Amino acid sequence: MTADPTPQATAGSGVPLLDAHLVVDRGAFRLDLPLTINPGEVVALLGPNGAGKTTALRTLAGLLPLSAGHLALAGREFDHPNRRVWIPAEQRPIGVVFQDYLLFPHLTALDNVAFGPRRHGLNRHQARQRAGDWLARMGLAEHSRRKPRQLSGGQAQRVALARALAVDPALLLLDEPLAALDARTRLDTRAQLQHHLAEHPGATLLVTHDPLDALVLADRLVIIEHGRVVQEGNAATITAQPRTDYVARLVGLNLYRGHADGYAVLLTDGFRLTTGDQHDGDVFVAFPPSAVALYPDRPDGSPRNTWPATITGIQRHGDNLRIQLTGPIDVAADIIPLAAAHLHLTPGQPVWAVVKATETRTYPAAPG
Ligand SMILES: Nc1ncnc2c1ncn2[C@@H]1O[C@H](COP(=O)(O)OP(=O)(O)OP(=O)(O)O)[C@@H](O)[C@H]1O
Repeated sequence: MTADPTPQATAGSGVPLLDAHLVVDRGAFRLDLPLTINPGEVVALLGPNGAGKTTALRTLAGLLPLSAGHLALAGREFDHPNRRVWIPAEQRPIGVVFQDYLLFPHLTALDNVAFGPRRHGLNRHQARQRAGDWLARMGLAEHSRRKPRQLSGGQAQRVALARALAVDPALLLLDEPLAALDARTRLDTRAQLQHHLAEHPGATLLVTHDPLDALVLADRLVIIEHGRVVQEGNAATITAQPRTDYVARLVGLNLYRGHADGYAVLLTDGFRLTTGDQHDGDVFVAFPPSAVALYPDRPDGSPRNTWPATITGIQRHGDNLRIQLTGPIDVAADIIPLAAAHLHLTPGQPVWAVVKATETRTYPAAPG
């Protein structure tokens, strides 16, 4: 079989199972991503289109060589251009689950799962036994003789996960594993995936566009933009203190950068916000769309953070409406449909926006 995912040198010693610095040049684009993952840890890799997620995944899987840097798993080097080390995909202790499953259409679910263990040296009987065990763990025992086209999307995705896990991979790669599923199946499959990932002793890297998948499934989030890490941490830290516009949108916050002098923050575009806590120096100010109230006329008493704005867009957002506004600052506001109807909100309409200082969050711009 493959390398033991948790060898003595790695398990419990705080030594990462995956130890990599992925440097890849593709034309004008450069990926430069330090990445370590501990045994049993699930890391989500997030980023906008073109950030380099697929490139990272392909280098780890052995489908694309590094230009520089290194990639070691369980203490063994798999790619190290300076040392002329390159181990091809089929010899890496890695399991991959793709968004569209990529099951062999002509093989049964059982033989799809048995394929990996067979390739890693088990005989036909042992490989099928192992595959049967994995399908049973996934709750698919009675579907083992079916071909992929006879399975639902959620079932096929579980077969793909069983196939990836059946080789005891030191590294499990999940590429948008829930993206092809409908909303209901996605919910169930996400819960099952969470359960199986918790039991996986190896390292897991989840590549996703979906912040919910990342927040539910991952222990740690690594966010890349233009091939570089812009933010890294657990869900609580990242949702509380986003550091780029992309991350702020991901976690659903309005985010601004400026210079704080006590409770006043002068934003980079010249607008002044009053905040709930005191700071000095360069800061981020964040507040949720639900903290923004809209009025047809300038409100009485004029709370401090009040400004005229124009509606540029209206979308459904859960049970609410998300209103995009432009003005001295661009902002998103969430309001209930009844309020929207009462205000007769339409794109192009001028309104007054209000944010209470106590609903804002301020934190230093220099990473602490
Ligand atoms: N074969 C290639 N040759 C040259 N450049 C490439 C090639 N494939 C991808 N790129 C470039 O590499 C960059 C990263 O692409 P990549 O597919 O890794 O991003 P991604 O984060 O996976 O994006 P998406 O979310 O859209 O899948 C992009 O700028 C892309 O144009």
